[in-house]
Amino acid sequence: MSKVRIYTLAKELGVDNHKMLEILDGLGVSYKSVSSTIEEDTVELIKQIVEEEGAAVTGGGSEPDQAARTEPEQAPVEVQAAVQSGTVLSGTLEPAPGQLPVEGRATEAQPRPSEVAVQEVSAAAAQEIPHRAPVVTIMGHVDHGKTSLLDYIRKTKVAAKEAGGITQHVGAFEAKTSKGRIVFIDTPGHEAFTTIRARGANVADIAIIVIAADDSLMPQTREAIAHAQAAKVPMIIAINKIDLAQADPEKVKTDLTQLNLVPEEYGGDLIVVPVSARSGEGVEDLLEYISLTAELEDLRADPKGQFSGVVIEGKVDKQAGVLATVMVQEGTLHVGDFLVVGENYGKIKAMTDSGGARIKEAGPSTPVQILGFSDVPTSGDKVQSAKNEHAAREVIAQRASDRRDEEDARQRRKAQRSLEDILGPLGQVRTVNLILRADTQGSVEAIQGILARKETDDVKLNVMFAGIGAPTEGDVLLASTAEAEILCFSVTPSGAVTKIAETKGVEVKSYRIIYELIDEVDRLIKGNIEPVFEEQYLGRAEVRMVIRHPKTGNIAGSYITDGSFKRNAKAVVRRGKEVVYEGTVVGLKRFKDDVREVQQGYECGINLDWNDVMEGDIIEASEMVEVEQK
Ligand SMILES: Nc1nc2c(ncn2[C@@H]2O[C@H](COP(=O)(O)OP(=O)(O)OP(=O)(O)O)[C@@H](O)[C@H]2O)c(=O)[nH]1
Repeated sequence: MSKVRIYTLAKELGVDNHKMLEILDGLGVSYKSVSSTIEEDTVELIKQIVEEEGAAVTGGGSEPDQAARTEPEQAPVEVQAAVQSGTVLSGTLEPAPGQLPVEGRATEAQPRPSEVAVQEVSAAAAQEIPHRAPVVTIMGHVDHGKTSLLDYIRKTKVAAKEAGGITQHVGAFEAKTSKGRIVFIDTPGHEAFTTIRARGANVADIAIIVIAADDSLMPQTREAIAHAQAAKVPMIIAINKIDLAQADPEKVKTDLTQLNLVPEEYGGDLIVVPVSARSGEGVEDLLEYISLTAELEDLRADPKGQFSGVVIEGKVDKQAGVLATVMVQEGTLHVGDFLVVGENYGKIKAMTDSGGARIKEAGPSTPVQILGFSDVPTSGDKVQSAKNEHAAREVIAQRASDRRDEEDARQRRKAQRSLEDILGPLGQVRTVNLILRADTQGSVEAIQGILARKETDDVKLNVMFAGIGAPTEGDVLLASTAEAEILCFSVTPSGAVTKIAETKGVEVKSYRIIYELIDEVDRLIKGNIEPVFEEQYLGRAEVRMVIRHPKTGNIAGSYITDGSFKRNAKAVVRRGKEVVYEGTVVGLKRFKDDVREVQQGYECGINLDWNDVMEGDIIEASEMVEVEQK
């Protein structure tokens, strides 16, 4: 009995994939994606339904092709009987009573109410927000053929620029396929993808993971997969270099199952397409799968809506000045528009499409190169439009003020993190995200084996990625977006990676003994990470005179008799045996200068933001110090 893929059947019958899935849902047939296969019985039934619906809705106007019309023996009545008895149809078909209103189908002259509803809803949706082209990123291990694949697609699917000359690299290009436009991000590697994501933007709708058929899964393949999974972007696997004699696509598929990624032909839902970037074999299939996936994702954007976009690449051109490639995500860009990026703005002086042609406007899913920014924007920066220059400036002023507030708030939070901040709302299942790095596959597996037994009902351990070798910048970016901690065994991050981790606030911890690493995991599981602060004595000062200050109030002119005083330290004021005030050192002055700290033996002005300080008072300073926990 031969099986047929859903999308192949849809194509054959001339209906779109969504419609096909609706029919399958109506029949109660389970499937994973449009590339899942269906049994021959079901195929016959669907052909019947499509044929009848065509007749019912259009009065026979919609003509399915030959295959759909040449089944005279498959009379509707027989089909009904078969479905209702449940005896003839096998495999994945589970007729759900009530979901299958086949009665009277053969003689129906009008569409059923449910059909009308479906048609109306989709018509309304299409009217409201139109579909947009998918944006695809290609990731994979070094030398597996990302660039070659992109080059092949560019060469065969991008119309040559009329004016001639070499098209500049702008970080993205648009391919025209029989199924419509597909936009490829061609900034090499997954760095672009993760950098963009690390800045809070998601630009890719679909990730193609390229795996060389002669090399199978390699460390960066696993990384790329982890990134796509973390971004919840659908993945398509392109097994490349199938033209090579030593190519072993089956091994790649088996290796994928070890990552719990099960290719469709093994019963899973992972789309795997064998290709050769050299000969072009399979590339059409790959493009078709991209369109299918995009169709299922139902990607839409409103060209009339408020503009928003993301910077793909920015650079300085010696002649033109600052050039930025921006992906339009919503709305439409026009030459002359004011754009705001971060705390900068610019006016679009000129715009070119990815083929280098001058354009005046650009709608959703269009990468455009923009001339008009004064500073080079960073990839991943979000771009918005403003009505005019004044509005652009206002947005920037607001952003600068928000950023300062956020910085202040972060400082304050650091000082007073509560248990709930760290653990999340109590009583809920908490997930500890981890990225593991170790020197050998054996160590990785050993650690994962131990961790698998550590999960509790309240705490889930999620190893987002486990790899061999030192942690990379990509790991840090993944950790920063997913709030994960990077744990290393017998490997250490390079200086550059440590630096990025510091700026991103990502913890990278290295261990030489597995059980020390496991202890850290235990600590994370217990959530025993709230900092413990201890009050530590700083110093003592004697108030020798009270200085009246018109603005700040009374200042205690003091002499430091012991230790030191620091700005922001806690202060206790004693008068004889009595404590007369407790507060904070809000300011410290040496002569006219504000200072952070004053040592024993020096005179200084101490501002306690308290006006009743008196000569002879003793001020004691202390500070809260975070203590390391065992
Ligand atoms: N035989 C064969 N060779 C290929 C194929 N695709 C790529 N190659 C070769 O594999 C090598 C690496 O290809 P690239 O396209 O540079 O690989 P990449 O993944 O972009 O590599 P990086 O940019 O370095 O990460 C080159 O020598 C290509 O010619 C293919 O389908 N068949």
